[in-house]
Amino acid sequence: MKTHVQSKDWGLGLAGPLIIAGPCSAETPEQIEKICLEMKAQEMIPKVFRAGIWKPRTRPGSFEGIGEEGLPWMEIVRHHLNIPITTEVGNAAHVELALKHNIDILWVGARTTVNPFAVQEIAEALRGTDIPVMVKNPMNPDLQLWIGALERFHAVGITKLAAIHRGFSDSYDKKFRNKPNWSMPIHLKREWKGMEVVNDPSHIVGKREGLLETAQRAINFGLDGLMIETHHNPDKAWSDAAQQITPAALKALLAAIDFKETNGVENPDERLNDLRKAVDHMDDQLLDLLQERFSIIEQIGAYKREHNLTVFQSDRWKYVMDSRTQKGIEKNLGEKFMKELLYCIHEESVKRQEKQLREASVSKASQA
Ligand SMILES: C=C(O[C@@H]1C=C(C(=O)O)C=C[C@H]1O)C(=O)O
Repeated sequence: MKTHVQSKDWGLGLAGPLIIAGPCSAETPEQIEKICLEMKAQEMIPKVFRAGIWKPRTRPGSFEGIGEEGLPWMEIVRHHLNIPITTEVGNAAHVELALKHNIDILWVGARTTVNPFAVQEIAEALRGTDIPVMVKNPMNPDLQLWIGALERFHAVGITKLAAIHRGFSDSYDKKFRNKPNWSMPIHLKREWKGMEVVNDPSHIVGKREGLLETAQRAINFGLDGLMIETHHNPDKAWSDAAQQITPAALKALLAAIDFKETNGVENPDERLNDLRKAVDHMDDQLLDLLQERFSIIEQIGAYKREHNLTVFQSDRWKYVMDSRTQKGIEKNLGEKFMKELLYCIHEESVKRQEKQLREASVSKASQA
């Protein structure tokens, strides 16, 4: 297991849910100051201040970030709020400048995470430093690519690591700017134990309405913090105006969230223990039933081999799918869940039968 350092031990005074807020882009020193003063006035000081300096935009012509000129403005944040600052880096030159201006935490954006060459270049530029790095998920829901990017930083000695779930590009989805995929951070946390995942509802939702719902879901799923774009005058923001909120709105949003205990229960009481024992028992029964089903599937496989039938039988499969899905819906199991479950079982069935056919043809060939 790869060892890494969690945010509470980054030496930046971070504890509890990682609340990161600040504008999409640094625009002017006045803008940075106004946001800081408004955060102060609202008593809404985040744990970390974010500000985009370099902005990867879909098409040229829109504001692509103020660039190097904006880095000294981060002193304004230090002066007023005295909290760590994070910005996005997309190449080695960005890294060099961010380090020169004492940025505390770097993040890698979704458009960079997709490209192993770019991630490697950034990682090489960080070799020998121990600055914390947060890696946003790639644009496409590819868990290995996300983990791979974290591994590239780990391999050059960056141990202070976290991930950010900002949703996935889906041009068919109308509800979200970037559709959330809640199983992805859970799989990431399962594969890399203790990896914190911050949620970025601003980029998931793409507008102000619905931020709370998405942020609450992230907390319910056990994510470790929130990165929310905050601007003193969101409508006038130079980038992502539709999704930014005021410090006052951020305060209200955070107050409305029901934060959960992510660390689980240290000493579960009798009630939870009994319920979990019941689940253990049922899972055993489910596994026994699955084992039995696959043993019958293999008997059908043997029959197919004797009668020269193909493994996949579309009429039978359609009947199995439709009848079980209907029954599942009646039992309140949900159509999507039923379909995914049945696809998964069917895939295993046909794999097993195909293996039987393959083995039969190998033994036939060796007898010939
Ligand atoms: C078991 C069979 O083989 C395949 C697997 C099925 C299943 O898992 O239920 C259904 C149809 C076939 O595609 C069969 O033909 O009955």
